[in-house]
Amino acid sequence: MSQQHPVEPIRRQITELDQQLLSLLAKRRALSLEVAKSKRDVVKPVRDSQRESALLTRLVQQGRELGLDGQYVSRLFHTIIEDSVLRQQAWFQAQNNPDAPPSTRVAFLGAKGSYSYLAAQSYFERRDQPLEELGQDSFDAIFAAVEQGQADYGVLPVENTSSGSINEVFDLLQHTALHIVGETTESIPHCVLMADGGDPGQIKTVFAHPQVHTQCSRYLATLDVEQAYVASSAEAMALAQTTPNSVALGSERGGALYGLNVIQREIANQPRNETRFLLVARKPVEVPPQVPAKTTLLMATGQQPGALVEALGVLRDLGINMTKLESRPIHGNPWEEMFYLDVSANLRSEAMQTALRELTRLTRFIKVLGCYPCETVLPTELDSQALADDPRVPAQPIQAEQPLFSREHKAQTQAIRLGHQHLGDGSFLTLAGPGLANEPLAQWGRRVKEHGGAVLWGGEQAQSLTELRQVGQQVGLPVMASWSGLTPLSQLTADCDLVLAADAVVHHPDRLQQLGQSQRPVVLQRAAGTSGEALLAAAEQILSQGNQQVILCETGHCGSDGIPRLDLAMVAWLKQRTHLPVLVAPAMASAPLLASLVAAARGAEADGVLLPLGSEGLDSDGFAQLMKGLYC
Ligand SMILES: C=C(O[C@@H]1C=C(C(=O)O)C=C[C@H]1O)C(=O)O
Repeated sequence: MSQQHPVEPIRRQITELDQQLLSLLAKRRALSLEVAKSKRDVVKPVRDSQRESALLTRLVQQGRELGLDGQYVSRLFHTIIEDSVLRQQAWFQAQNNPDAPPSTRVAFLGAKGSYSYLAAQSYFERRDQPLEELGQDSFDAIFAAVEQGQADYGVLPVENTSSGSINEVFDLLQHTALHIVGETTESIPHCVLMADGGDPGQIKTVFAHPQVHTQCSRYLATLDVEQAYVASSAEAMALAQTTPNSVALGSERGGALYGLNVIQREIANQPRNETRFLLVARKPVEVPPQVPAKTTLLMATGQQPGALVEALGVLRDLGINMTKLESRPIHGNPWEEMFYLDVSANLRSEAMQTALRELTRLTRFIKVLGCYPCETVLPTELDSQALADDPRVPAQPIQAEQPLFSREHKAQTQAIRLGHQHLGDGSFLTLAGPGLANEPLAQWGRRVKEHGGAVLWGGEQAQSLTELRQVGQQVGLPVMASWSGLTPLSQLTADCDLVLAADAVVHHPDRLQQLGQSQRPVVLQRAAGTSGEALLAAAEQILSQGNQQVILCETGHCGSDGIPRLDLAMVAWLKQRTHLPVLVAPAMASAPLLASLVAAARGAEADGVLLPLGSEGLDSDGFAQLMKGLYC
């Protein structure tokens, strides 16, 4: 009997684990659809970046504890989350368009295995719709098949990250009565594919679609072989299967359908080679408010100078973001141009309706080609600190000629990202909340957000940290909790975006070291009794451990006469000495006096203010007024 190779039992274990991973992924996918259903009555986008960011941060940390590196974990989960978001969007879209074509006859370029075929597969797989494949031999034929009712959808490539726009498709869109109903962006990993038994040293012909040739031009320039242009990647693969000493350029997935093997990978000029495809149909679709929408417009402006700028100014004034602008000649009118615009807006939105009214006034021709769900899911960014190497390995303290906090070390004020805003970039931010006071967090969270605050501030008690995170996610604000050193720091950083280190921490080297090794921005408070030099020395300890996100906070106090004191000279001195952003936390005072103190802090070039709210701070009217004075 032949002996079992020692690799076999190990491989069996791997196979079993892979099986478990797959069933867990399927379970996760089903749950994500349940989440979508629970969002049905909430008119908020499906995508929740705060939740994703908290999730990824935690996974990266937990992964590290298991020996997995941060980049690996975040890449893996981006793929999982992308699938989850796109499936949720597809579910909403189907709910909103119950009379979409029941069958899915799809016209695309080429045959099975072409990139358009693979794009159609991913698009309809997300919708659990089986495909009836209608491969066509030209873009014209795709339009005709859908217009004449032989197909329900057409799949059309419109732009590629290496070769740019596909003009022929834009020109056909000018004359069609079809509507754009969807988009999908697919990664196009070009490979060299060869039939079984072929000799890579004997290649005489390379078959490829002209677009693929363009996208791989640098690699092709290194080969001394005949380059044959064919109508689609599928045709290239079919030819490579039957022509001796030939190869095709195409995807590994497509090649597998033709029994071709990969002999070279990653041959595209651009490492991120992606193509955006549009889906066209006879009837337009509605995009529900939970799904991010794109609208594509076709327009011709007048010939007078500035006509296009004037038209685009309409979008700017209405805060509508344009993601693409393409111009194409108008056939029959030499030197006149038709413009294609993609904007991130739902056609039904008030802003878009106003824009259309304005644009009809300013253009010679305007047509909505379609409004459809945006299916680009950019990865949620974790800051580099969160992805940095294993924080458990004690870092070598960083040494520099000048103190790390000093302006000699770094002239520009350090900008620190807090959600969508930056502290230290010249703006004046408000961090506010009930802090340690026992107050209804959700209500205060909404008020802080509504009045333009940058961060919600809550307590340290373990039971409220989860609530603080949840409220932050609901209202869309980063959250900060006070830390005196009693709660383990990791417990706090698992839920909070920032740590507010109480003045006492300044005098505890071990706590400063922990803050230095954490990857969260730290607000370091100075109260009376701690000198400015001691505060800077404490900041230096945090910085030298690797955490460059240190914010100083000058804290006021109430004098024995009941009058609040605030050391603005200290603020000015700190601003001169250090590039670290400086906050001011005035002691509690009546609302009008507090407003004057905040104005004075701003005058002293502080970067922001920390305000207590609720029973130990401002009431909601006082806060509203103060914020109005600051930002309106
Ligand atoms: C599943 C959700 O929807 C989206 C998908 C997420 C995921 O797959 O983990 C996370 C946040 C949302 O962007 C959710 O809101 O929890």
